[in-house]
Amino acid sequence: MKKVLTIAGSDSSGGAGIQADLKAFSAHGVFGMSVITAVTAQNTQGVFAVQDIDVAVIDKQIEAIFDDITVDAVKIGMVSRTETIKAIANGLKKYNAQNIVVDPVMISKSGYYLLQPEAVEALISYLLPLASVVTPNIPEAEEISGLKIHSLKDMEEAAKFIHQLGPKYVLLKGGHREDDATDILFDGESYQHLSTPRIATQNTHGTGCTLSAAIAANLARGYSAQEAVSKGKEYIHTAIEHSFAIGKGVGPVHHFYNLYKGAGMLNDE
Ligand SMILES: Nc1ncnc2c1ncn2[C@@H]1O[C@H](COP(=O)(O)OP(=O)(O)OP(=O)(O)O)[C@@H](O)[C@H]1O
Ligand SMILES: Cc1ncc(CO)c(N)n1
Repeated sequence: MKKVLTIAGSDSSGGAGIQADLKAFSAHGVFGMSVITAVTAQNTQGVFAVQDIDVAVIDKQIEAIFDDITVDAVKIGMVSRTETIKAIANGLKKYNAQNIVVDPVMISKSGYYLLQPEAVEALISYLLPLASVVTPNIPEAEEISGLKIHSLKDMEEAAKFIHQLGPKYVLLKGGHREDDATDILFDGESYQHLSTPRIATQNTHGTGCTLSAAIAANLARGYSAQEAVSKGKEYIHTAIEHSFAIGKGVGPVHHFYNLYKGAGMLNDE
């Protein structure tokens, strides 16, 4: 079985972060492992507190995994602060980790800073060069590139800018625009538009985490970056189609729709 690591923050409500990643890994038939960078107290309505994990403990989690187990792909999500970013970059370089997907998580849907503003530079200089695929949403791409994004053409320009910062592929996600959910994949030469109709739902908690975890799982399974991304896009689309309301706010996507469909359970939730 392929083994995939998520390096990310914990979401107590289970819709995003480490919890989303492990669910996506299971649904892809890969073995999920985790390095927890921060613990958040959050739910469908917002983020209420964050406790960063000591850098020494982050180092030890990375060491414990890589000293013992072969890691086929790594997904990086919430990294919180500069020291954490440096520890992750050093650890991944030390063990020559491959198939790294960086989701440059910055601000939660509810507006909470999951990456300290002063750590954006460190994310750019330490993590982007290690990435096989980086998956910014529109506000993150604007922050990284300094460009304003309105149109698909603007997305292409920003993807091109981000590509020269070092990642092999840039997947700029269009979830924050208004029409179809169009993401743009740039490999340094050509742009591929991946488009699905927009689903009318407010339950999109953890969409970005889920997509990047699915891409990492697909890379571990041996798919090319292009295939890993287009399969990931199909996965997130169906997971949003089957998303559901828990709590009073933005509900989570559904990772196990295939299993439930097979068992005739989708309507019993
Ligand atoms: N309502 C929707 N219908 C269909 N696809 C969507 C919808 N919202 C987002 N997507 C898709 O979901 C994926 C994640 O995109 P999005 O831009 O929402 O990520 P994100 O903002 O990083 O998510 P998060 O808030 O979890 O950080 C993309 O492929 C995007 O096109
Ligand atoms: C822990 C965590 N990571 C990522 C996100 C994505 O927005 C979130 N809400 N929480």
